[in-house]
Amino acid sequence: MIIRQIHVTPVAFRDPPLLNAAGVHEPWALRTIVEVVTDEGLTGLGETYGDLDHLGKVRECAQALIGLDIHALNTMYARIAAIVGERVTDLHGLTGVATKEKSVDRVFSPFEVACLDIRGKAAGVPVSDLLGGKVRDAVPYSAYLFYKWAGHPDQEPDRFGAALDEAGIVAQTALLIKEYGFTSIKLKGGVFPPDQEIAAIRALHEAFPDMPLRLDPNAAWSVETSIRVGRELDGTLQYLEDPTAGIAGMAEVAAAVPMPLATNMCVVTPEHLPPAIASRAIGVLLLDHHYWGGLVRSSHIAAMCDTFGLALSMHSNSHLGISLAAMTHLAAATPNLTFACDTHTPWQDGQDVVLPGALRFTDGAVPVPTTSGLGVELDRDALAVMNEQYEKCGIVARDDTSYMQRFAPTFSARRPRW
Ligand SMILES: O=C([O-])C(=O)C[C@H](O)[C@@H](O)C(=O)[O-]
Ligand SMILES: [Mg+2]
Repeated sequence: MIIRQIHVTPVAFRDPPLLNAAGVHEPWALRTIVEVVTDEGLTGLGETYGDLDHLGKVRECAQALIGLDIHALNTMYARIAAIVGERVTDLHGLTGVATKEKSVDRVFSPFEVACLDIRGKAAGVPVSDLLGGKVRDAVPYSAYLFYKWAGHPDQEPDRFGAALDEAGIVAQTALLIKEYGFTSIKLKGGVFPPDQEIAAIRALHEAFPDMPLRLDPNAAWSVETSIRVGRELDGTLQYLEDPTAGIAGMAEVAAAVPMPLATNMCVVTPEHLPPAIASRAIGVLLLDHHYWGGLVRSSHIAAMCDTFGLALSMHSNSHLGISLAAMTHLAAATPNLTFACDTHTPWQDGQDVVLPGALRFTDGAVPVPTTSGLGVELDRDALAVMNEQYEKCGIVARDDTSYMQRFAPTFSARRPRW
């Protein structure tokens, strides 16, 4: 099965003004859709970030993979590593530091996912079977709450409305649970002073007493603040995610707070695992196949977490249905997935590049597709529309901070902030 063509298409879709420690989401979120086509006419799909530097590397690497067998993933990885060269950084910094290896893993990921999609189609089995077989029929996701403005400043309010205090956050949760049936909740913090976010967690605990809760301020707090908040939230959180920056800081906090710490910021590439495990900095790793080198490499990391007693959940960024399908297959075939995964799906609000029907939420979980490959099919009309949106939207890299500073010129994304 020889790769004959690879199509790389950047897309943009509408994104609400979601607040985080880096600033606020711009009106358009970017992704890149990768289609790998074989000599036998099979097509596989992958999805990755849309930032221009990354897109450039994906395009360059696509050229270098023509003629390769889709099973030759080690050769594919080596070719990509030779091209990526330097590390590619994000402007928002919400997924930790960039390293050379992480940059290679990020570029490799959509090609690997597309090759697994093809292998599944050729063998007539779902991708979860290629990852060891599913151990659950549906993958639970959490309600991912964000403080948000009612709408983008120059636009009409969106249907989610404002969420700038406890009442707004509780109302947002009720809406997401009503529409998706979620059974656990994550609040994106690092937006308001910690006492306000403590109040929001308490309000959620009171309104939804049976729901596991998590809070993620994306390292907006100092070690001291993290310890104070962690202690004040004793008994309310399933885990506290990235309260502070770096493995050393997280280890100090972990030793002093009652709940486990989770991360998608201080452990983001294999070389971070040994020091984090040795210093007991984290109890939960949030896997993300988009920067852990695709699905098979993520499975290996999951096995390592099992060996070293780390619990597992999954991180997400704004994404479309190809990513949701890939995450669902990986989570389905990961026996030690401990907690419901994150997803931004509700915020994409029905926009997608895949045809409807393959993925749905039932009681907060996505039933694992049982058809061959990823189980999703590209909607070519939607792809064309979203590519046109990309061309017109004027955004080439996610920059939550500059967008926030247009409306709040003194805003600083400096961390720790509190
Ligand atoms: O868990 C996380 O850190 C994230 O989900 C990172 C994302 O970029 C999130 O902060 C967002 O969408 O603003
Ligand atoms: Mg996080």
